[in-house]
Amino acid sequence: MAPSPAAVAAAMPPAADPEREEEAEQQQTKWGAALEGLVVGSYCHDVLLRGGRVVGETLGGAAAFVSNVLDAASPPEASFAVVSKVGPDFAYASAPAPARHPSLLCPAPTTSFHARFSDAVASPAAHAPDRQLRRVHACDPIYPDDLPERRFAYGLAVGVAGEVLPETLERMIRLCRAVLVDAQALIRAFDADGGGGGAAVRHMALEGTPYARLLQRVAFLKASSEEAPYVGVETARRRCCVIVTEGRDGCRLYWEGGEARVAPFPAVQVDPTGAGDSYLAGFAVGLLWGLSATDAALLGNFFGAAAVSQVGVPTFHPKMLQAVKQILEDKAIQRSNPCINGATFTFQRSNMHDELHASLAGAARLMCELQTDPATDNNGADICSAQVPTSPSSAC
Ligand SMILES: Nc1ncnc2c1ncn2[C@@H]1O[C@H](COP(=O)(O)OP(=O)(O)OP(=O)(O)O)[C@@H](O)[C@H]1O
Ligand SMILES: O[C@H]1[C@H](O)[C@@H](O)[C@H](O)[C@@H](O)[C@H]1O
Repeated sequence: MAPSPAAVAAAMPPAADPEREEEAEQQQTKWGAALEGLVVGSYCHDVLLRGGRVVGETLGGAAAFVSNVLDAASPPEASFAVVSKVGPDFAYASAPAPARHPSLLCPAPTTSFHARFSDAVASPAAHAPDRQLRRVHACDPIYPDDLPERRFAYGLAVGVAGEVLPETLERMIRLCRAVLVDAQALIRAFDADGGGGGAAVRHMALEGTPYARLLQRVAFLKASSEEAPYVGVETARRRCCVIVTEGRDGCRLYWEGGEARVAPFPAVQVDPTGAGDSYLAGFAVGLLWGLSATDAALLGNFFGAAAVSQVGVPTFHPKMLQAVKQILEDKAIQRSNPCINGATFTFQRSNMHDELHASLAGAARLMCELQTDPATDNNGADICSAQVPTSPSSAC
């Protein structure tokens, strides 16, 4: 797929100041051809509650969901390192993602969240807030010195509890050719209160945070539709490409001079936790396979749908993964010169976008079938909503 000149967007991240330009040039050679990524954000404990009752206890943290997707679907030549912090109480050290990508151990307890799902019938609005979050423990922040002293092709800033400090994000930007950021790492505030235990999670305006000045050196900023008003899409899109995820409605991309809507995939939702994290990792995977941003967003939607189909960090069926990889092998493009390691990104959809959606929809159907296959143990009911789950045949 050779993008038309009109389809090739401006250099990302923009090298606005000469110092940055010079630095980028010096570093270009050091990045080399290796496709190594850097994931920064801590694993955590998630406790899911409904009607005052614990309905699930799982491994959480965007880094866990992200690692899971990157491990599953990155091209063979790509690898990544994770910088995460947990305490001595961490209960999931032997789960696949933390086992492959261990954390730094701190004396403080592991970050933990209580997610309180409404007992009411789920809202018909696709992007209504689905849960009240409280941060019960916070592990130590991740400091710039915690990051490895080498260059990376790309970085993912995926904090959940304010652990990615502004100076840490700045260091990521220096180390990584392209940085993708989850807005939740930047705009969460934690209001301690006497009752209920822990601190209620709320959002603050990105513009008022020390992260705002770094945006022009970020390649992609992802926000959920709930977070988008705090990000200020119209301002942010002038600095980087902004992606807004819209739950079961898919997502939209906004860049300076253009925007695109990307259609979702069907899913039988059992737990919405980690949809956004898995989306961002799927999107990065799409870029790694050489897709344009709008085409890569299809992979984001695909893995977002996969995440909501299971409780906690999902297990992908090998047949489904094989189908996805085959599609990417067939469709993906300039693997010898992937966009994520180059200086520019193509934003617009390619002429094979619809075909790619159709092929991935086939893999999504396979996922639904495998999920409801009595031979697999993934056929759970929706533990986080009183809504009767959509039947697999009608949802998929
Ligand atoms: N019910 C669903 N059906 C299909 N796809 C979904 C569904 N929910 C989420 N997705 C996919 O996952 C993406 C991210 O979901 P969402 O917008 O809910 O993120 P989020 O609110 O950040 O999630 P979380 O905070 O739970 O990780 C969506 O853009 C969509 O592609
Ligand atoms: O495990 C989850 C997940 O990473 C979500 O994206 C985040 O919003 C929650 O805070 C966390 O508990």
